[in-house]
Amino acid sequence: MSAPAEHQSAGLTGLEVRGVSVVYRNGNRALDGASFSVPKGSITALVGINGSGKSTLFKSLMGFVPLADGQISIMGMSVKEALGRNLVAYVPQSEEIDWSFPVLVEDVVMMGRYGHMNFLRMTRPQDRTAVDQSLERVGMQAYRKRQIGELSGGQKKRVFLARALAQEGQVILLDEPFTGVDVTTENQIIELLKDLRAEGRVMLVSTHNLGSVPEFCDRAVLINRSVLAEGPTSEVFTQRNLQKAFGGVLRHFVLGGEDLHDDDDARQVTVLTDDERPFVIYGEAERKAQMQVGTPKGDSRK
Ligand SMILES: Nc1ncnc2c1ncn2[C@@H]1O[C@H](COP(=O)(O)OP(=O)(O)OP(=O)(O)O)[C@@H](O)[C@H]1O
Repeated sequence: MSAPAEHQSAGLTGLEVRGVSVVYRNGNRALDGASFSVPKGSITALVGINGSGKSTLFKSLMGFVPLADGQISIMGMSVKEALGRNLVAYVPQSEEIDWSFPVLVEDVVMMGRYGHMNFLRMTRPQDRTAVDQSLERVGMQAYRKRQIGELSGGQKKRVFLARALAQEGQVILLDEPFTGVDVTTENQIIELLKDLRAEGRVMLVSTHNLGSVPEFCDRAVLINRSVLAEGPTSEVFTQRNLQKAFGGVLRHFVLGGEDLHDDDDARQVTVLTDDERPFVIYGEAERKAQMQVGTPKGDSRK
């Protein structure tokens, strides 16, 4: 385990995942020698097909599953130590939550404070202040007395983000934060994540919204059991890499020639999507000239 002095010298690395393998009890090797790093003050997209190991990676960062091999360091500490210091906050996939459980919005956010309380969980003024400020920050103050199950998909996401803020997590893991969320809420969440990045926090965001990634993620990790590519989004998010990560799952449309131009302009529009917001590339074939964020056909979200 790292000594406190080493935390200071850990410098700019937020997450360091080295050769991590996870084998489930049924023998399924969900991660196989995965390695990547995420600097502090950055937003990293975690992108891959269904079953590629994204949730398993989150579980290993949360200490929920044991590593068969490899090491993880979080802000220069072991997973256990980082969790013990409340540094890691998790915003789960909506499907993982039992929405029929009767609990008020403000109580969900207060759960983020549990790690800061003593074992009797008596709330102190600073806990209530943290809850107020977090709800304010995600624009959900007006809903604090509502049952969580009575909110829309986007509002629920914002409440869980508020819980992560109340926890004062320095590393925020977001599992599919845009699924079931309208474009306005998605933009609000992206703005909040950018503010958190400016504060030096680390965010790892799994998403199928390929088109949004270049918009707000400075880095990307493409995964399929092991890491296929990692680094700055501008270098990683290429047609070749995305096809490697998604194989036949990716829908691929190319518009060019007289479908697009009334002269002999050689540039094409390439649209890559795994059915959420598509990733659009405009330029000559095999040469990435310009990347744009596309608008989905009829905004077809899951
Ligand atoms: N508890 C478990 N026991 C055995 N195998 C599991 C378990 N959980 C997940 N797996 C398997 O491990 C692999 C990775 O699953 P994981 O949930 O990490 O994928 P994912 O990338 O998050 O997928 P999705 O995009 O669908 O959420 C899959 O083959 C899955 O079937």
